[in-house]
Amino acid sequence: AQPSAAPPVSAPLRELPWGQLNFLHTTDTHGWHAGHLQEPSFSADWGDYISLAERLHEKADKEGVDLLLVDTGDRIEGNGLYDASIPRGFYTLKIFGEQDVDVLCSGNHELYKNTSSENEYYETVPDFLGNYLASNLDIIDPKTGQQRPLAQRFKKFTTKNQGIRVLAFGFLFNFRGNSNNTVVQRVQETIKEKWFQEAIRDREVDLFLVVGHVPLRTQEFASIYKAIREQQWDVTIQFFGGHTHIRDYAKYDSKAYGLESGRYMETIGFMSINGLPTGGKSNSLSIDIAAPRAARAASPTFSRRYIDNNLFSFHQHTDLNDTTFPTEHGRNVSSMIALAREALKLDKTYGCAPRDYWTNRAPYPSKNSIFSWLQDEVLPDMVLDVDRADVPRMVLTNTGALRFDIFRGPFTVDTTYTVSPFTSGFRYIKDVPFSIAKRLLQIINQEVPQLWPASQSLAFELPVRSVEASTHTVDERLLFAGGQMPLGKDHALDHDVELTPGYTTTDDAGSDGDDTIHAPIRFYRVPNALESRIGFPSATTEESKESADPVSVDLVYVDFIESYILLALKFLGTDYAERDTAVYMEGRDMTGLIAQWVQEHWQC
Ligand SMILES: Nc1ccn([C@@H]2O[C@H](COP(=O)(O)O)[C@@H](O)[C@H]2O)c(=O)n1
Repeated sequence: AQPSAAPPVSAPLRELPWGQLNFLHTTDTHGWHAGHLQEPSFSADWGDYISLAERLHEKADKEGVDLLLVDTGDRIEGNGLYDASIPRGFYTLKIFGEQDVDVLCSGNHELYKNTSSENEYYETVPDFLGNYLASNLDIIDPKTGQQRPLAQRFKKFTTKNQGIRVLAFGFLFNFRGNSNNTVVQRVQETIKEKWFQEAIRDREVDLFLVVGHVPLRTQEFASIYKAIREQQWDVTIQFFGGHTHIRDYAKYDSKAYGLESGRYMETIGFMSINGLPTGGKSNSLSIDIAAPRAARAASPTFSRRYIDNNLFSFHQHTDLNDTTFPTEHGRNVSSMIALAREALKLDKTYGCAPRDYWTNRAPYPSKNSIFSWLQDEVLPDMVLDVDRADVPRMVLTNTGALRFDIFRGPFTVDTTYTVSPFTSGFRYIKDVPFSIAKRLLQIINQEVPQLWPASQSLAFELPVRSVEASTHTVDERLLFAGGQMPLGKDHALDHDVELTPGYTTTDDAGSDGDDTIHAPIRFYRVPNALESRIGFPSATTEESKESADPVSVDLVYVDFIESYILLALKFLGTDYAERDTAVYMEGRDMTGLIAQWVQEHWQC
């Protein structure tokens, strides 16, 4: 872990359900390769994950079973370790490349900018040559101008110990927000292609492995599942998904399951399958983990675990300790991360937050909502273009622009990027009638279906993030519970200990998936967008409010949502188009505004 990371807290744990074939899964790590320095549950770093993988490989080899590592994309954008370097990703690409990942694919974030998809093409794909899969993703080669697959479309391999023949694909959901140097083919089209149709007819396969930056319960995965099942009704299929930042486990049929392993290096997913045929080895060293061999061939069994990313969990799952757990390689990568964080001055403090501000753990609006803070304090203080200073303005931003919580205490360079990693600037349309402008937010948040045909839905690009509505209310006493607690199997099962708050996931296999037994946390949904009204004439009474409304306003918005703003304006019967828009506050972006606001308002 990083030197300044919060030490992990002991907690009752569920064991890893080892099988014949085992997987470790990361997804949507978004540059959090240093781990969460302020959160004990997630404070392990990528170096610790390397040690974990190496220790579990040792165990797998000893027992003659297999272990594969999978990553399903969105490795970038969302943390100073990635976003603060020039060029972006200067350190994280190398840090990520230290892990021995068997199958990986791209997420949508790798494709927002030409530079980031070129990083994939020139660095990550070669680093993981043969393992990086791009089943429905092409790039325009910067040198030749030719469109070509970002990486190979699929791969076939045989596992080392068990001899399981695996055929793997790597997909991205039907993403449309990519820059102009990549081409994402709709999954439903890709599966009609000759290469795919031939691949799924291969009879020499024991397991289809579909990794994707795709949520588990989507048309994309449903189409791939159906296409494979049409050709092979009983071959086992294992999906690994991502994008929605949740822990999830889906059953498609008795031989097809999917796992999604959260976000931001909070979760290492563990998945195991027993009862797979081992066609790649005639006299395979088949370990009978759970069932007699004959029965295994007929019906595989599946298990999953969501490991909290901290050293307490890692030590327990490897039966090792502080001294025996870390490998030399793991330690070296932790040092690489520490040096990178130092070079980037990520711990430099801009100010100190007086309390916690939550993205989804407080209702919006409320005093603990990060969105209320942005709307009521930051934007009104900061959004002003000197050339338009006297004009009242309405500022709209997508809530997705703010990515993570602020914890009470030091607000650092790193925090700036965990909260607001994007480089989007502001644009505006001048002198929009207030009668029109005031209706926009409602339209964007209600997603009027006629306005957003399926392919253009905001829900697609601006999903409700990271939220699985919970019916539980968190016990406030437990919110900051820390310190040691008694540990033991009996305690764990009886819940006879004070539990730390954390993920309490319910999925298709029930509610015993999390490795750490936690007290539940309540998550709240937030709207797609919010609005600040700034420089409006002040009204003294309720009655005078309406007459004080301005006739027209400058309609200011973060540039990421321009196309939605223009669509919504069309829906309202206007004919505003791109030609009517212009830059507002040249050279400024949300990240910079937040950093400046914190420096000016939150002294330590
Ligand atoms: N320049 C950008 C890019 C993305 N966003 C927000 O992020 C969302 C996508 O992130 P996922 O981790 O969910 O893939 C996107 O829907 C936007 O909300 C942004 O604000 N600016």
